[in-house]
Amino acid sequence: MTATKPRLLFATTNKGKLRELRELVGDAVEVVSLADLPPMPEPEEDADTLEGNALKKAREYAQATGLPALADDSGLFVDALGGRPGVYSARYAPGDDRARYEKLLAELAGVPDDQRTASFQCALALVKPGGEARVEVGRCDGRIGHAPGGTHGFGYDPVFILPDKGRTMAELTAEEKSAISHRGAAFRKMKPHLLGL
Ligand SMILES: O=c1nc[nH]c2c1ncn2[C@H]1C[C@H](O)[C@@H](COP(=O)(O)OP(=O)(O)OP(=O)(O)O)O1
Ligand SMILES: [Mg+2]
Repeated sequence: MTATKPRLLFATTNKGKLRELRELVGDAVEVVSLADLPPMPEPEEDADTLEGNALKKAREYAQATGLPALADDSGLFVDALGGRPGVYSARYAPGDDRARYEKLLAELAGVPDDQRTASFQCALALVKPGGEARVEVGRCDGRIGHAPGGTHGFGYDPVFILPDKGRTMAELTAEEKSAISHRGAAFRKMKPHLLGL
């Protein structure tokens, strides 16, 4: 006899996030991704906080599908840029991840190492079809390098250096990244609530 696992929609269009969330949740829940469902319009991310956008995405997808939905809104906050690109990290430059981190390196040209501090931040929102909602946040501190390094991960990982490890986030294995990442930290706070679905 196998008990029915709770079904959970990972409400993200980002394949990198989806991969990391799948590994974090393990086999405790049955994961449904947007690719398994008929296409639906992407929520507009017009809140001015990660928490606001994560909640908006989770609410809209839960309402559209009738499934409990977990959404992630995250970004890179660079101190020398007053916290930019922050909530707007996905829209910092048109094109792909590489275009965005290349623009960041160009914007930081000439900024000395001790002023290149930054943090990845993540808000995870869980919304049940009835509307009950929960948000958890996580953060990871580091420094922006001068050139990209590493091939793992996604987004700004190749230019984000972990001072304690002397490596970029893209040089870590998936397991190493999740152990220290903003997403891993938020997920570990959310996990008990996923098991209770
Ligand atoms: O672990 C990370 N490692 C590197 N970069 C990261 C990470 N986490 C977020 N980021 C960057 C990627 C993107 O430029 C922005 C998230 O934008 P965000 O709107 O939350 O995600 P998205 O539009 O790619 O997918 P979706 O909204 O469907 O979940 O921050
Ligand atoms: Mg987005």
